[in-house]
Amino acid sequence: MGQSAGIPLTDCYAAVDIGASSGRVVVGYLEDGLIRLEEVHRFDNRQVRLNGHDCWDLDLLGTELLRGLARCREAGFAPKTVGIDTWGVDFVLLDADDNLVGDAVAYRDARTNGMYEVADAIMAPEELYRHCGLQRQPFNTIYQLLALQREHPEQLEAAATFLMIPDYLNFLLTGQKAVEYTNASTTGLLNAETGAWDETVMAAFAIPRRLFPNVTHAGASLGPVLPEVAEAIGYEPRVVLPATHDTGSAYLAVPACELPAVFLSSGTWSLLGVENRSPICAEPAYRANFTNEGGYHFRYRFLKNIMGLWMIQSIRRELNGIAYVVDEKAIRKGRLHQYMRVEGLGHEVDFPDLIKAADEAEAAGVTASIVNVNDDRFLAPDSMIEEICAACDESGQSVPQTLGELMLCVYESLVSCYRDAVDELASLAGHDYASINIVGGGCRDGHLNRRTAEACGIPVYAGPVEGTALGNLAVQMLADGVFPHLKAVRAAIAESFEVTKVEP
Ligand SMILES: C[C@H](O)[C@H](O)[C@@H](O)C(=O)CO
Repeated sequence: MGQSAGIPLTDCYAAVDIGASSGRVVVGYLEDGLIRLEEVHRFDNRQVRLNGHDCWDLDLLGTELLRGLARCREAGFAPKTVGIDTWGVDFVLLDADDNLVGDAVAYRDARTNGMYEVADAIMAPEELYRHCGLQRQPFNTIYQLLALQREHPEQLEAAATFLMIPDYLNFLLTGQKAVEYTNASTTGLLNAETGAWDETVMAAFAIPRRLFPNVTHAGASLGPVLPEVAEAIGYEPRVVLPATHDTGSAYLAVPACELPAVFLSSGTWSLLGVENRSPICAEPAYRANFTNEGGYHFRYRFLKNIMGLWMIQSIRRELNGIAYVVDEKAIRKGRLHQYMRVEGLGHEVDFPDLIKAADEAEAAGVTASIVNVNDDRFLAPDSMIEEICAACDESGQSVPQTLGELMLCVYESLVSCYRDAVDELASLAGHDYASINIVGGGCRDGHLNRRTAEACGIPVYAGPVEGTALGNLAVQMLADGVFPHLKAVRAAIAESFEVTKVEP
């Protein structure tokens, strides 16, 4: 739609939305009061094995970022502003000359094994939670930094600046170094109440405060892209900070039908929770292991990170013999899983094939075994299929023998975790919830939507699919004065996109 007599549409915005498995560039604009989206670029993200660790491929990310922004122009758009969001917790270090120090180690890498013990000897986890309000997960930035202190203290010595992944991509575009608040809140180093770096925590863990630029907020402009970037992409947008943590962007796009609503951002992770106006760092929230991630304009996402579609994505990759980490010599190398080979498909196993297998097993009356999807054993197993089967075996349940039984086990395990999390939310809040609002790619999974509604006993509202990119665009539009406040953007999102109701 962007082109009109060869003149690009400039009243538009570009969201660069990069997840652990794929990235996309989506242009958004307003037409007759409705928000329109056009995806102009998509690429597969990947990890590479470097210096003994699973790392993000920063060259790939930088190349695809520029390629995606150039594609906007080719599609007839010259966005006014660009915003980047990615997954949380991961970071890079730059030296005094702004060169990278070390690699961008990815959060599923095993380097944080044993770091709970190291951290707990310094500060009790409940005390850390009182400061930062973050769900305890092995990959939280604080544990990654402790691992780095032990393995490569010289890198911390040599470093001058800590930037998270979207901050680093913003730096490549503009030369500006800023750490954005929503993603910074996934580090375990930010004080949940004040929203500033927690110097008590940093001092206790000997993490040098000097590395951390002061926190900048969503909506701020980092200025125009560098001249060489403008030349490469064919226009000169400004870079505006969205909620750079993808979950922060996704929650902004939730239309919140039937209040009080539970939000679920469904992708590689299932991020299930509610939006609050203040953090909850008290004992019951700590015990239930809920997180208080920082949101747009001092909102807090009180949520639980649930293993999510990662398990299904891993099964699919494994069945197709696709490596997750790119390195011929890596131990964790994808292979065609003979045991559950899907015969006669004539194409690679795709998500609809997996959903169909689950549907058929359900129709055949299979009783699903249930595993704890949040067990760390499922974070980065050599074989997801074997790990699930082993967990069933160890807990004395029947071990899945067919793909259908395996898929039914994953679905049943996921939705029982959703149900527990919704129950915990209700008991912490002292009231029930009326609906679950699912955004993100996972809301296309009809099997999961139906089982979620059944397990939780409340309606599911599924959509919009492009939650994260939409939330990213929402902040850019707010920053440009297209909408007066978040409530107005959410109303426009509800008007513009299809949301499907699934009754329990
Ligand atoms: C590490 C996870 O990716 C992070 O906690 C999660 O919130 C996310 O970013 C999902 O994409």
